[in-house]
Amino acid sequence: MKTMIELEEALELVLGRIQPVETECVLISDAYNRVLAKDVTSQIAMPPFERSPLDGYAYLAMAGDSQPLQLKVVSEIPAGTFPDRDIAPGEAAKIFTGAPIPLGANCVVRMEDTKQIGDEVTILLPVLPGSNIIPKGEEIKTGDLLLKQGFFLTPPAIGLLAAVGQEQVMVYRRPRVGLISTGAELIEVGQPLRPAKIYNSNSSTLRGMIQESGCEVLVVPIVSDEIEETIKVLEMFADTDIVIATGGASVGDYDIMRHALAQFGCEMLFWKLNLKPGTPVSVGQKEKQFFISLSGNPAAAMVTFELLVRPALRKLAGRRTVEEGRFLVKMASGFGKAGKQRRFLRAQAVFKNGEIWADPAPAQGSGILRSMIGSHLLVDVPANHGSVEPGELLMAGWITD
Ligand SMILES: Nc1nc2c(c(=O)[nH]1)N[C@H]1C(S)=C(S)[C@@H](COP(=O)(O)OP(=O)(O)OC[C@H]3O[C@@H](n4cnc5c(N)ncnc54)[C@H](O)[C@@H]3O)O[C@H]1N2
Ligand code: MOO
Repeated sequence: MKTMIELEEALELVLGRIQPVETECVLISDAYNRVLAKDVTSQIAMPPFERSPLDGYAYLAMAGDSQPLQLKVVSEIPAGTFPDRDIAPGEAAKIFTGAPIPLGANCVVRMEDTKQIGDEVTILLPVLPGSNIIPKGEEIKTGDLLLKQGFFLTPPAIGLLAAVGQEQVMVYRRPRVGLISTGAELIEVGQPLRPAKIYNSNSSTLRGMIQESGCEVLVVPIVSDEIEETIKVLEMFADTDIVIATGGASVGDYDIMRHALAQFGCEMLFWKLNLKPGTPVSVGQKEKQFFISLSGNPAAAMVTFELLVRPALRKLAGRRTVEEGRFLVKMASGFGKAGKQRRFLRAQAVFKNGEIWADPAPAQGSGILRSMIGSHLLVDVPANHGSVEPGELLMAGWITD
C-alpha cells in the first residue's frame, strides 16, 4: 500500500475512481442543493412578450413629436392582461409595470411625465421611439442553454427553472454517506461523563459537513477499537456510497481502522497523507463503495474532510466543479512552528485595504475544534518552509462550499 503520499496524488487516485451516482427526476420544489444531471434548455422566451418596465402610457412616438404632446387614452392595460385593442397614431394606452405593450405602440412614457384629464393625456416629456420597452426574450431566448449538467442547484438556479416553467428536473440522487466514530474513550452526548471518557463531537461536526455537501448521512453509534465489531458496523453500511470514519487511524495498538477495512475486503489505496494536521488518512475501495478513515482528532478530521472528503463527495454527487480554486492571501500574523511537513493553517479571513489577509487561529493543535470556529481559510504552508512571517504571501482555499 502506498504511504505518506502528497494530497494532490491522493486526490488524483480517489477522484479518478469515483463515478457519480445514478440520476432521478424531482420536482423543482425538491431540487434545492441537488446537482443537475442533464443540461437544461429553455422551452420559452423570458419575458414571453414585449413588456413595460414602468407605470405610464404606451403610444406611437415619432421623430419630431410636438412637446407637450396631446393623446387620447383609449385603453388600460394592467399587468397580466392582454391588450384588447391596437393603438393608432394620436392614441395612448394607460399601462402598468409588467404589462404587454399593445400593437401599434413603440414606447412607454413615465406616469410622472404626463398629466391625464378625462380621456386626454398630455405627455409633458415625449420620449424617443423604442424607449422603455423590454423586448421579448430580453433575458432568455427559446432554446437557450440555461444550466449545465453538474451544476449545484442554488436558489437563483431553481428560480430560473421556475421562470421558464420547468416543473421537474433530472438530478443526481443524493449520495448516501455512512459515518462512524471509533474509540473506546467516546460516549454519546446525553450520557453522563465518566472517568477517562470524552464526548463524541466528530459525528456532530461531520454530519453537518456531509449534509452541507448535499448528501444523506447515516450515523451509527460509537464503535470501539475492535476489528470484528468494526467489520460488523461496516456491513451495516451496505446501502451507502461512501463511509467516513474517524479515529483509530494512526500507529497505536488500538488504531485498527485500516486493518478492519482491509479485512472487510477493501483494496487499500493509501495510508497517510504528507501533511498536517490529519496525517493518518487511509482510503479503501470495495467494488463501487469507498471508505475514508480520518484522524480522530476533531480539527484534523475537519481539515482532511475539507481537503479530500469534500471533493470526493462532490465527484460522487455529480458536481462539475469538485475542487475549489486557491488564491494568494497575506498573513496578518505569523506562525512559528511550521515544521518539516506541509501544514494547513486554519485562519480567519480579514479584509484590509481591499485585500484578503489570513489571521491564523492562535491554537493550531490537531485536537482543538474551537480553532475551526470563525476560520474561513486553510492556508497552505509548504514543507520545510520555516516560520511564517506577518505580511508573507501564501496560497489558501475557502473552508466551506
Ligand atoms: N506514536 C505515534 N502516535 C501518534 C502518531 C504517530 O505518528 N505516532 N500520530 C499522531 C497524529 S498526527 C494523529 S492525527 C493522531 C491520530 O490518531 P487516530 O486517528 O488514531 O485517532 P484516535 O487516537 O482515535 O484519536 C485522536 C484524538 O482524538 C480524540 N477523538 C477521537 N475520536 C473523537 C470523536 N469522535 N470526538 C471527539 N474526539 C475524538 C481522541 O480521544 C484522541 O484524543 O495520532 C497521533 N499519535
Ligand atoms: O496529523 Mo495529526 O497532526 O495530529 O492531526
